[in-house]
Amino acid sequence: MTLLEVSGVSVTFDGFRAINNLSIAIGEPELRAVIGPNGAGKTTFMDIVTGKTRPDTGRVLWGELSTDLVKLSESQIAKAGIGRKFQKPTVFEDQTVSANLSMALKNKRGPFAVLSWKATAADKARIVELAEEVGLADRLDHRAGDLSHGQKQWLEIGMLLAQDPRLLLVDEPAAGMTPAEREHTTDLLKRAAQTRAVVVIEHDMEFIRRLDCRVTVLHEGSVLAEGSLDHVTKNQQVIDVYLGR
Ligand SMILES: Nc1ncnc2c1ncn2[C@@H]1O[C@H](COP(=O)(O)OP(=O)(O)OP(=O)(O)O)[C@@H](O)[C@H]1O
Repeated sequence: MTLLEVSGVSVTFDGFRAINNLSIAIGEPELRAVIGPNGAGKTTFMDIVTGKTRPDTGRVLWGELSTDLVKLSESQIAKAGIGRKFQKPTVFEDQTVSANLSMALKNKRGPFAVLSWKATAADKARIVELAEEVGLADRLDHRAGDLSHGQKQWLEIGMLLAQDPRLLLVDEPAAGMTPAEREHTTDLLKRAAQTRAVVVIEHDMEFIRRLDCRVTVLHEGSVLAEGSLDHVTKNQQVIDVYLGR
């Protein structure tokens, strides 16, 4: 099933067309990588999906009812089931891993639940499950601030998963990670994408190869090529504008 359908979207910043008649469809479940040269519009694409940037034209259709996200606020879009992981981890450094995950579960219930919230046995089990899912089961009582850069990224992914998004947008997860952390991160994203849509922006080709998924190449705000990594890396235009540089 198509979960997200970006259709004919354009955005102009001060006369510069950053996104140019862009159309992309993402299935559920699906893992998709988005690559392309600097300034191709990758981040702006995510900004449009999350409602941070409003397109000048085009539609962003979501879910069974084909709701146009362009008409919703950022918080309505988040509530509809779209989670976003930015490049820098934003975990609560002074809190434990467990407390961070617990706060993310609370958030899911909305502002009133936060006031009266007590961790039920089910919540505690869910926290352990999330920690296992992202590979931090043996770090539950550690301060988040004491984690490695990669571990903080996993914690934040765990916090996003706590909110059960149908679509998870992830911006350059491999940046600053060790090779072992990268490997763990690809495994984690592949697992997360078994039951939901996950879209990953990344420059690291080795990382993309490990993701082993459909790849969309953006260039000048449009889709230049799409398909398997082998397919798009053979495309002469892709080589000219991105790989060959
Ligand atoms: N708020 C803004 N105001 C003006 N120009 C912008 C704004 N946001 C993005 N741009 C421009 O739009 C183009 C696309 O930017 P975007 O950040 O989406 O590219 P990208 O593919 O994510 O690049 P990178 O790989 O460097 O992160 C760039 O030329 C950028 O300078």
